Amino acid sequence: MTTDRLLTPDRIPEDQDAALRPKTLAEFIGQAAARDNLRVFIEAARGRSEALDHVLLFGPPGLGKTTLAQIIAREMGVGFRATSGPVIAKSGDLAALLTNLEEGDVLFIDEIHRLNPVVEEVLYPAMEDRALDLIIGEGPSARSVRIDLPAFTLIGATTRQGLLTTPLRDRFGIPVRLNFYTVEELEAVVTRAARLLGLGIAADGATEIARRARGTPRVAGRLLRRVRDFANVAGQPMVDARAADAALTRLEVDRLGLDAMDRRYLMMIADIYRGGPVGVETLAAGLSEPRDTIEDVIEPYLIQLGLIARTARGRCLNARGWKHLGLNPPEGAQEGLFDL
Ligand SMILES: Nc1ncnc2c1ncn2[C@@H]1O[C@H](COP(=O)(O)OP(=O)(O)OP(=O)(O)O)[C@@H](O)[C@H]1O
Repeated sequence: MTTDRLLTPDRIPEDQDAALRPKTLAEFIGQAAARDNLRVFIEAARGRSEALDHVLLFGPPGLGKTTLAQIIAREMGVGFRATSGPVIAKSGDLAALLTNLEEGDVLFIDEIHRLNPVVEEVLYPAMEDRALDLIIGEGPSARSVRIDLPAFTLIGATTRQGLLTTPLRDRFGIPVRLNFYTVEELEAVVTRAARLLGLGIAADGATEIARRARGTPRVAGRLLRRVRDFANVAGQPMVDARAADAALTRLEVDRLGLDAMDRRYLMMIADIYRGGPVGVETLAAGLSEPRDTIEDVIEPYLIQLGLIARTARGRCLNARGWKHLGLNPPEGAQEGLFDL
């Protein structure tokens, strides 16, 4: 296991621990605005005995989009089917999924921005009119047949709302943005997960993990598991701040929650491009990482911390970014936006 892998919000099998997933809106920690709005929309739809309007969940990976989609289905008291954009290769695959839905069901499409455009066309009438337009036959004898679908709720998930085509985005009645979690919210996530894992954790231990979890519950859960490994092997019954700090330092997760890849990214802008601006493609090539990983995984958190800025001319290191690297910013380096 590398440290890069430890902090990536990409899903790995141990994250799928169903026991840890909150099952109701009340159990879901943080995202208060999203939660409160969803509670109203769910109650209203249930009151009218209708399917919930289509929901688009967007935000960086690991913030609980899949978890929230499952909760919505459960709170609506309907079935849940999950798939993802790249998996639906042909319109026929989507047609099969849609025709197998029961009245009111939730169809969850993760990475919905990666749908093939031909498949996406099939989705429009399905979302708008709850109908499928199928072409039967070929050439001059081809004809279109319309099949009615049960009332269903499509829940799409994507890392950035802007990745969707406008016609698709416009068909979601309920857009929900998920934001990075605060340290207090992540403390609650860590404490809850520790309780479910049967691990003793002191309040300062939970704070230490929360502070270094990149605002992301999935990362918090993963750090907690690794800290638990160190505590188990050391025979410590209780994880406190010292134990958490020692474990996370060994894993090269620094006090802001940055890992080796984040530091390489910052160092590249500082060292080679004298603080920027530098284009994302250049950084992606230099780091041998796909551009998507840079934009969806690495940068959002560094921007949130005020270490870098995304400008029209490229990425720049803020004064705070220089400081975090232990370097002096050159004259005129951008000021960060947030106080740490
Ligand atoms: N708001 C939350 N409150 C409590 N626990 C949470 C919350 N969000 C996520 N978790 C916990 O974090 C774990 C990892 O999150 P998970 O990987 O399920 O996120 P996700 O829903 O797949 O994220 P996304 O779909 O946004 O990438 C979950 O199993 C759950 O235990």
